[in-house]
Amino acid sequence: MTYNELSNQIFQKQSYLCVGLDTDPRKLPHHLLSEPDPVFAFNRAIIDATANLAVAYKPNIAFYEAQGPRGWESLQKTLDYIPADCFTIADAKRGDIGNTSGLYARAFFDPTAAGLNFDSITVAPYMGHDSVMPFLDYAGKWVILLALTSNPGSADFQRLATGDKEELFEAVIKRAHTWAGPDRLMFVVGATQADELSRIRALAPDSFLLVPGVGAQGGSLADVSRRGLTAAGGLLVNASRSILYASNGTDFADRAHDEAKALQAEMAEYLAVGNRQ
Ligand SMILES: O=c1ccn([C@@H]2O[C@H](COP(=O)(O)O)[C@@H](O)[C@H]2O)c(=O)[nH]1
Repeated sequence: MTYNELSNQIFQKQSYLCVGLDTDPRKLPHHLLSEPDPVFAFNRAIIDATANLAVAYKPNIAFYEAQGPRGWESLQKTLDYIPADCFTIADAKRGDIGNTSGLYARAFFDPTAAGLNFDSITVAPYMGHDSVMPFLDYAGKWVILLALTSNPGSADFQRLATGDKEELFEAVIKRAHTWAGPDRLMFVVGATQADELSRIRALAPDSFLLVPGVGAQGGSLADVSRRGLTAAGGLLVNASRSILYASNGTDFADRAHDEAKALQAEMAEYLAVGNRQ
């Protein structure tokens, strides 16, 4: 999906919601456990309930890897089920020396070589340009680089001073701009870091930002939207647990719909105002 196609989806659906498919088999509603593939049955119901409200889906790969070969099968079926008008994110946080990154890229971007066919992957920037470029070698695919993450430990390294009034996450954003433009590169910024969004927008005015951390982690959609929205939309705000596990009964998909609808309705208001600090 291109930059303009993603932006158009946001304005058509009046939403910049990304539904995180962090599907934990231990949290599935009991009645799904007799399904041949309970994880896929759950994801299919969540996708059916939210597809008109979301512009992106983000399976967190850990939840599937932890299930062994069955997990990869559930992931493949889920990816195939996501509607074509939705952007797909492999939240895998990969990155290694070049030849290894090349194989990670193949695993997530190249269905002709037994890989999956995601639109994008999250990548850790710590190993530098040669760990990131192999992902960018895949035309039309996106890299989403960790910049300022939502967790408390983000301060340990990401906020270290790297220059006069510059912190490491800012150096990452500046350097990454020399690798690819906003049409191929996004940044992860936690919703819990909304105070820093104005600074980040100054460095990356046109980039899409993937913003996890509303819902279960307590980030504010209002603050993120006020500081992060751009004329193209420019945000993908992720919620996982607050949508997936809104209920663990037979009504789980309806409750997931309600949670997603509440976020989408709020997003539509912010898009209408179009405000940005
Ligand atoms: O900084 C980051 C980067 C990634 N994540 C991931 O997003 C979801 C958030 O899940 P919630 O249940 O909505 O809290 C999850 O997959 C994380 O691994 C993040 O939270 N923060």
